[in-house]
Parts: sequence; structure tokens; C-alpha cells
Amino acid sequence: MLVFEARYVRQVKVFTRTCVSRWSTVFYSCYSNSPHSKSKLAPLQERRMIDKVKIFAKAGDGGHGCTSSRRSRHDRKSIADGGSGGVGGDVILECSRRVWDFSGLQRHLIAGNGGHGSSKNKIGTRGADKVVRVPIGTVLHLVSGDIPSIVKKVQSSADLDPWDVPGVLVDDHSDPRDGSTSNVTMQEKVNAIHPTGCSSSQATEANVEKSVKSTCVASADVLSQLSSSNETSELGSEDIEGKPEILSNVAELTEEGQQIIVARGGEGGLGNVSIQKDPRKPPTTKAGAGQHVTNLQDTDSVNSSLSTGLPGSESVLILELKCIADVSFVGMPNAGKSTLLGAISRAKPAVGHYAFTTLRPNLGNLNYDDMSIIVADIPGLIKGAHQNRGLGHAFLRHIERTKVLAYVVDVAAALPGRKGISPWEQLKDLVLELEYHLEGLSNRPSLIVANKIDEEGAEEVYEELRRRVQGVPIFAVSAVLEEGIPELKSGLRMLVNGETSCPLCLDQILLD
Ligand SMILES: Nc1nc2c(ncn2[C@@H]2O[C@H](COP(=O)(O)OP(=O)(O)OP(=O)(O)O)[C@@H](O)[C@H]2O)c(=O)[nH]1
Repeated sequence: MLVFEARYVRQVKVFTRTCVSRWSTVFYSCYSNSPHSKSKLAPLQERRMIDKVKIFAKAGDGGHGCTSSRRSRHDRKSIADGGSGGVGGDVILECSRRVWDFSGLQRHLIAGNGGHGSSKNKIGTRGADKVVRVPIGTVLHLVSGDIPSIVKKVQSSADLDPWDVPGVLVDDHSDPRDGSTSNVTMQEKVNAIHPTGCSSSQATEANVEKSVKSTCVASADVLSQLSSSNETSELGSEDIEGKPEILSNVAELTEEGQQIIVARGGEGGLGNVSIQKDPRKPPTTKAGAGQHVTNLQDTDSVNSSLSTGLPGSESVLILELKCIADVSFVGMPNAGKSTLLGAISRAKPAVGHYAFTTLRPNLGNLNYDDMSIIVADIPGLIKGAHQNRGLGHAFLRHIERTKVLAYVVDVAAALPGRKGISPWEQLKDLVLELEYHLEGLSNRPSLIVANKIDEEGAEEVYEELRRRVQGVPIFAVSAVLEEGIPELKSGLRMLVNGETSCPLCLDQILLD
């Protein structure tokens, strides 16, 4: 009887627990509208965009050089045959159209170490590069480490100079794969690293210092190149989490296939075949016997330090995404920006009758007979967006790179019986939000799209809008019915081509 009761109680407990867990799942799936609860498998439009991440990059260490000697029947003296270690792999960011944001990006990027050299003059293998793809428009901010350097040209291993062996100490620290290494022989390089009278540790330090300096020189070119292309995206260093030590905008990736090395692999150590032809022979000096012994010890320590591979560099970076588009649709939530993007291009963004349907900038291609322009639908901005209200200020940065602004306003919002904001008030709030985010951001060629003109009473509001806002072209459009689209397309084309330029300023808007 007792056994029966215990089993019964257990069954009831299991049943209750199952019911509770099922009901809680149903409840959360029905009532939780948090975008964070969406799985990775949710459609792209339904997921929040990850457009800012911090990454740690560690390049591979160089392999050690080998100390080995070979003696054969024909050679009475043993011959050095230790090969050099391989170069460590680099950590490379590659710009690709196939990725939208940083959601799939690993935060710890670690490249492979170089292989050790071995006897019979076998050089170590090159460490595997860690290549990760980042979206077009990625901006790099350096928290610590060396300034990244752009890879000029990617060559296949078949294009390499046969003498451009891995493990060679490169004075100018240029990328061994781009074929731009100098023609200095191995022995000259050893001499350059270890001039007479310099201790082994000093030699190694000098080498490291030299390589770091040369990296900085190479990177300075990158910086100067980038600063010219960066007129609109200058961020103060305080803008990134208030840390003044962060170096802002050290590099950016703007073209498909562009690569940048964020951590450089360490050079391989030298094998004894490269250090000196006859390892048994100490350097001869005119000093006495005591001096000779010291020199022997010195030579040993120098050799061992030269045969040690150098560690790969490390860096910590903040990656930030700024969409690159010719035109940005800027507007309040529900103004019809996504519907409009779908009407003028083949993009199919999510449309909903509720605010904040758009959670990430949507891009569309607007095609003409002879050209095409990229249009970005930016998530809705509300008053106070710069203070992180609504979807926050994260999306304001995507507007920074746009050539032309298209303000999309809902002309039916303030019709009798609706509680919306009038189009001219919407425009004022939008211009103010842009200016609060970045001074001068609204000062670029603009036009106004008076959307939802199909609604009853919208025509009068549109006439009123034309009266109140002067100097900027206004297009009456119904995105749903695809009315007024050809006129809008030719207006956008003229602005992108620079045929007209008419920014929208606050003093052009007549308010009540
Ligand atoms: N009557 C009418 N309704 C429209 C028009 N364009 C869009 N709508 C409706 O307005 C609502 C919002 O449209 P969306 O395109 O999602 O607006 P949005 O500006 O992208 O909204 P957010 O994603 O919140 O920024 C939807 O219910 C659309 O059907 C139009 O021209 N006329």
C-alpha cells in the first residue's frame, strides 16, 4: 500500500513539473517580445544587430631554430645543418559582403605557431594565419597593441620568391608574402642583429624594438591614408566608453576583399646553419686565454637567443560597424521607411504596423539604367535618441557615412483623431537628433519624403508642409501603393550625383 502511494505521489510530481515547464514555454513565447530571446536561427531582420565588439588577437609565435650537425665518411669535420624556425601566423581581418554584423565573429582570435626547424636544414612550417571576415564599413579602434597594417596584395604561395623562405629575419618588417623583402643575405642579417660588442639579450631586444618600430612606420602610412578617407567618421577617443587611452579610427575596411593584419606573427629563430658556417669555431680575438673562454660562453648564449623564435604580437581592438550607403532613410518609427525601401528596390525588409519593426539597418540597391545606388533604411529615431531613448544612439552612427539624407515623414500622423506628431515637428526632431549626435551631421544634401499621401486628408497636410519647409525638395509618396516612386528615384539620383545640394536646416522649418 505504502509503495503504491509513494509511486503515485512521484507520478503526480512529474506530471506537475512537465505541465509547469510546458506552460512557461508557451507563456514566454506568447508574451515575451524581447529581441534578445530570438534564437540565432531567427530570420536576419528579427535579430538585433551586433555592430560593436571588443576582440583580442594573438599572432602565432615563431618556431625555434635547430642546432644540429652532420658528419659523414667524406667530411672529417661535422657540418652545421640545423634549419630555421617558421614564422608565426598573422591574425587578419578580411572585409566581406557576406557578413552583415559581428554576430558570428569570435572574440578571441589566435593564429598558429610557426614550426620548429630540424636537422638536414629543414625549415619550420609557417604558422597558420587566422583570417576572419568582417562586414564592409568596419572601423578599428586600438585599445592595446601595435597599430594594424593593411595587406597590400594577397598573393598565392606560388607567386612567392623561392628564396623568400620563412624564418628569415626581415629588417623592414614588411609582409613576407607581398614579396617586398629586401635582398639582404641571412649572414648580413645576423650581423645586423648582433653587431660586435653587443650582448645576446641586447641583440634580441634591439631586434624586437626594431621590428616594432618598423611596424609603426608602416602603420603610419596606413593612418595617413585613412585619415583622408575619414572626414565624416571622426570619433573623439572619449566617445568609446569614455576611455581616452583608446586610439580611435586606426584603420577601416571599406572594400570587398581588403585585408588588415591586427596581430603579426613572430619571426622564427635561426638554425645553426644560418648563424655561422662552422659552429665549432669561436670568434678569434687578439686577447688572452681568459678572454677566449668568455667569448665561447658569449657565442653560446648568442646562438641560443638567435635560435629562439620571437613571440607573436597581441592586440586588443574595438570593432565598430558604420554602414556605407549613398542614401539613408531617416524618420520616426512607423513613418514607412521599410515599406519605401521595398517599393524602390528589390529589398524585402520586415514591415509592421507597430514601432521599431526595423532592428538593424536594411540595405537595398536602387537600380537605374546606367548606375545603381545603395539605400539604407535606418531604424526609427525618436526624440532623445541621442540619449539612448528608443533603440538608442547605436544607429545614428550608421548615418555618418551617408552622402544624402532622405527624411521620411508620415503626413497622416497628425490627422484628426490620431495622436501622432505633425510632419514639420518630426523634421525638427530628426534634425536635432542628428546634430546632437554629431555636429554638422544634418548638413548634407537632403530631400523630404512625405509618405502615406494616400490617406484621407493627407493632401492638405502635404500642402501645409510645403508652405512650412522651404528650400528642400519634397516628394509626395505612397509607399504602399508605389505612387510617386519614379519622381523620388530621379530626385535621389540628382542629389547623389551632386547636381543639386540642399541641406535641411532648422531655420528652414516654420514651426507653430
Ligand atoms: N496608408 C499607408 N500606410 C503605409 C504607407 N507606408 C507604410 N505604411 C504602413 O505604415 C506601417 C509602418 O511601416 P514600416 O515600413 O514598418 O515603417 P518604418 O518606418 O520602417 O517603421 P520602424 O521599423 O519602426 O522604423 C505599416 O503598417 C505600413 O503598412 C503608405 O504609403 N500608406
